Amino acid sequence: MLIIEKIGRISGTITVPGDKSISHRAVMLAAISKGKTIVEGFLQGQDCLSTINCFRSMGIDIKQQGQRVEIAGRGLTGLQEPKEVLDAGNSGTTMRLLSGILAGQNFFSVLTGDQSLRQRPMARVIEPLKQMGASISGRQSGQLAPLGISGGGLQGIIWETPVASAQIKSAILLAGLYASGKTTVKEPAISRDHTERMLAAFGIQVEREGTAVTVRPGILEGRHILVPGDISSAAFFMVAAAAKPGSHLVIKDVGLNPTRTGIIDVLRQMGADIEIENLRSFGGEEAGDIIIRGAQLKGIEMQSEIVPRLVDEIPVIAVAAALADGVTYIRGAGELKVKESNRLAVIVSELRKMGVQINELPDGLEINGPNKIRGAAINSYHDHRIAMAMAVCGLFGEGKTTIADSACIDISFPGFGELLRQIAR
Ligand SMILES: O=C(O)C1=C[C@@H](OP(=O)(O)O)[C@@H](O)[C@H](O)C1
Ligand SMILES: C=C(OP(=O)(O)O)C(=O)O
Repeated sequence: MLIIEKIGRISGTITVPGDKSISHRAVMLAAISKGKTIVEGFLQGQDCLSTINCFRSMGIDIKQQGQRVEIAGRGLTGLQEPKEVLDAGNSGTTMRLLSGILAGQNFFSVLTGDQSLRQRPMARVIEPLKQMGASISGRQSGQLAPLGISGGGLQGIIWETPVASAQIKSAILLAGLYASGKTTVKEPAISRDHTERMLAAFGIQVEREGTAVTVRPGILEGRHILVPGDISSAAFFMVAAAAKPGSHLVIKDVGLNPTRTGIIDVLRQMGADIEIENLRSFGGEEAGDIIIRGAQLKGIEMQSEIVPRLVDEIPVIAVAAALADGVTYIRGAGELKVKESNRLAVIVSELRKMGVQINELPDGLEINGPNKIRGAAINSYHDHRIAMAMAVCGLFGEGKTTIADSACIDISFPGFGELLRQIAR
């Protein structure tokens, strides 16, 4: 259990663990490329460890020593039929992206996950992969895991997805590596583009036209990958520092890919004092240092178009809104209902326990601030983002806040509690 008490301010210079999305992709692409890949800055979170375990079960030699991972790629067709069920644990990214790769394999595999992941929608990736020629079945007519996949013999498609989702897009593009002809995915707005960037870095031809991306089959070559810090992890400390007057926090080497930086735009719109320094390229991705000084934030109307650029940060943005002066509206966030928990419902129930005036909207939240926060006994619902967002709220509360089942934080951010203690004054 994590116990949080009210603090005076946030101060210090830190780094956060490696980007989760990039770490997953590094292992996946390395496994199906020719030759050795070395990854540095790899996120040792449970989700990314699930990805490593799945590839080990398919015969890939992966040596992991802390943040350094060495993968002996076996080429596009080098994966072996797994003897056991592949377990994606709590990780939607592992299950959906891996489905795309498995759709291209001439063998049978079964993919499962924990109780939360077995409730998350899979038809969104299964449908296009079936249309490409894979045989896939799952519970409830192919909507839920466990999934049974017999792949091979794929043809390229043009797929228009109604949801801006990097997981859907990536699953189809990865299957496209095994398909005849070209494969195009068009989304309503651009979701995080790490797959496209990394495919290009591994030597694959990737074309972008507006919100459409096209890949053609090709050969991937192993390489060296440096993973920047995860902006989604940095976001918890950004909000804590931005909302606490007197704070001064420097977060170094954070990934600043423009498809991920919505949190910076929203906090600035709320009146936060945020500067970026040392902006540079980090192996095909932008990175830099984020400097945050505390201020009184103000409520805003967050436009739905920005949601794909900050989808995992909405729980902690709700905390910023609870502390801000005035009303905040968050819209276009219906996807939060199908994450590790129903994040809209859970944010409302847990923030209310801490005295926050908050209502659930059909696809978002309405938060009235500023609120006098009180410590409370919080349930994380085994959702790492909820656990960490509520811990940040606890820093502003009178009395003690306890986060039950806080071990789930290790899913994306091992060491969160320790780092928080280091910068809390
Ligand atoms: O592709 C990825 O690495 C991710 C995509 C997002 O999910 P969706 O694609 O479902 O929006 C995000 O919520 C998740 O944490 C990571
Ligand atoms: C939604 C998330 O991850 P995933 O979909 O990979 O489980 C997350 O990390 O907030």
